[in-house]
Amino acid sequence: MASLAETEIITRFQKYLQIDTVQPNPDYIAAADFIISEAKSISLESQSIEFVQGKPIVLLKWIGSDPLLPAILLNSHVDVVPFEEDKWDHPPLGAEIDEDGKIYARGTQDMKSVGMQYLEAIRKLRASGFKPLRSVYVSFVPDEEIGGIDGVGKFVESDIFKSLNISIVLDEGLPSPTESYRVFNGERIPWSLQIKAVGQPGHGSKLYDDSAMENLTKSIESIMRFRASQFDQLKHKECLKGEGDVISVNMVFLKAGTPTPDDGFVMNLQPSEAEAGFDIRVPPAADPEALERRLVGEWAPPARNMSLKLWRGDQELARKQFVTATNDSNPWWGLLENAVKEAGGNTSKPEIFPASTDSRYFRKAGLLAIGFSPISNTPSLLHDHNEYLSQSEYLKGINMYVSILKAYTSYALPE
Ligand SMILES: CSCC[C@H](NC=O)C(=O)O
Ligand SMILES: [Zn+2]
Ligand SMILES: [Zn+2]
Repeated sequence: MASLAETEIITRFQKYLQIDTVQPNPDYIAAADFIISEAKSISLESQSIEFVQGKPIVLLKWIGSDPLLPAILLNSHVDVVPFEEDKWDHPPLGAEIDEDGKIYARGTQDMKSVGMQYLEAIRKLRASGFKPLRSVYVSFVPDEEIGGIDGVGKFVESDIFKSLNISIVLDEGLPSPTESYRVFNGERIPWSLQIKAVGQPGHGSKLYDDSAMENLTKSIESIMRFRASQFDQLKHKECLKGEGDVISVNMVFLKAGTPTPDDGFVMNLQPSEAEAGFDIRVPPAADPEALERRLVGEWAPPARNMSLKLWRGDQELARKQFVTATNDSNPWWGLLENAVKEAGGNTSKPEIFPASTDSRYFRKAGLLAIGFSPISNTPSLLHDHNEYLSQSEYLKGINMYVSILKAYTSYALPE
């Protein structure tokens, strides 16, 4: 039987999940109102900062007894990705709980859980009379799922942010299917590539060189060979590489052909244009310039009548990647591992996050950032159907943050 306090904790989580913060039209105002009222209920000071109108960053403050010591930032994004409602067994904004105690909703893993767990941990610590030495800031940010440019991208550049004197940031990680929590000290940078081939149109029966379809197909074959080589390294675990240590390339759209009014295609006409799109993720250890040369030389060579469009978001991050140290030079790493242990959990070896998070902006700004979502024994369902988190895992995660916050806010030595 859940205690009354536990029921209330779960109800608060459900309320946050039920707020429609789905991209591309997240209700950031409703979410900010909710977060600010939660903050009030635990006597935390709050501030809503709009670098871009309608996209507030909600910043909560728990000031420590030695405010001169560098502070701790607990970051989470408020937006969630869209869903195909008819493919779900429970309404994606319903936060329904099944007979096994699993809470179903978009954001249960990515990452409304983490945002609320930070607050619940602070609520518990305050109720127990705990006083932090270092200050703790909690940020609820917009637009992570669409690149973070109007969110953390602007936040880290601001004077407000610089005045906070933050030394360590905790941000999202990934669920672990095993008992050990996953921890991340870097991430891959997203590249979006579109390639286009042009060629002479012609009769569907004719064999000729240099058609748009032939030119595009040659590129796709080359890209797929590269993909296979990266995937092989991952499968054979050479040098114990994890999924974030190789370059991923996945074709995400194909566009070609001459349409007919009934949604079909003209079958006896070879088209004059053909396009394909790829999601590429580049790990910190990869050489971006070598990959650029490959794009132009092999994947979209002008000599084969190909052109390309490449989107990489932040230009500096596209060229240089930042990784957080996990050795003794970073005291926060060991403190986190120990705090998790003290709360009855354990962490696995540091990994490179295979997708992208706001941590890349914090790392670029020179801060240490650790990716950690306290979710173990759970399949990773980020961006998937039927995303869920069990009540017990959620409650356990709060205790992890209680332990981490105790250790972090009491750490007295200057870094
Ligand atoms: C273009 S940045 C996209 C950020 C997104 N983040 C998490 O899923 C991702 O696709 O990794
Ligand atoms: Zn996320
Ligand atoms: Zn996501």
